[in-house]
Amino acid sequence: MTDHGPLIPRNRAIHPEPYDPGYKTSVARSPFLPLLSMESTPSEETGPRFGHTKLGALDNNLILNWTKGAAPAVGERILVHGRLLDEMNRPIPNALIEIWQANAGGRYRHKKDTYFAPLDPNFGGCGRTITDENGYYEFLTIRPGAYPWPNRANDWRPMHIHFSIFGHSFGQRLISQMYFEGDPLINHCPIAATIKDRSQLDRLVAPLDFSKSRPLDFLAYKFDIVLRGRRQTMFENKLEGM
Ligand SMILES: O=C(O)c1ccc(O)c(O)c1
Repeated sequence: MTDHGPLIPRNRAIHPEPYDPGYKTSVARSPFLPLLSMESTPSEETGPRFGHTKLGALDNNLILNWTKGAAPAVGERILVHGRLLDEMNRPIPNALIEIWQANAGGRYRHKKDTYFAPLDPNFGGCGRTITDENGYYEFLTIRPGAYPWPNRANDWRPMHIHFSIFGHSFGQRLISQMYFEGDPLINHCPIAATIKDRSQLDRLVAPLDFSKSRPLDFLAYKFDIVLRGRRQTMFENKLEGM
């Protein structure tokens, strides 16, 4: 087994607080009592391990995976790519990255999403991949639409993609959201605003990356993710992935 050194626990002092009254559903969801910290055991520090054999060829292609290649999703074609790194800037290979997102009109394929935007019959909205030996990952997808949500009178979510990552182990789980460079809604979003340090929020905003865009096909956005350490990627303000 590769020795990754001691597991650095999530530093709760710098991640967004679970309780943030500007984000209304966080109020009922956040704990009333201080959290208890427990020592991790080998089961949190050594697994789970994922093999490439479980993945289908289209699992990281959200444009085609819902129809198994039969018909493409509607929307602006984009590549989202980057590297998964640890606190020493070392690549993290063989890590499972899962994403989920709204369609081009800003609607999720979920029974609770009743927004006016139509469902796209050719778009499911979920994908997964495993990082390669350089910690690299990529997803081909469509740009998700912004959408309104019931919070304050007229709140809109910026375009975003949800990310879940298992690093070397359960103890390095990260759940967060990626935003897009230049989206003016980021500065109005109460969920983005739960991250109080602007430079930390900026790390969730993927820059446009022409070096990876393919002419006459797709634009690319680069999103590097750091698990733990000073430059760690922020969690979203939830309790998942303790
Ligand atoms: O927790 C929520 O209420 C909530 C609402 C809208 C979102 O886009 C989201 O990611 C979470």
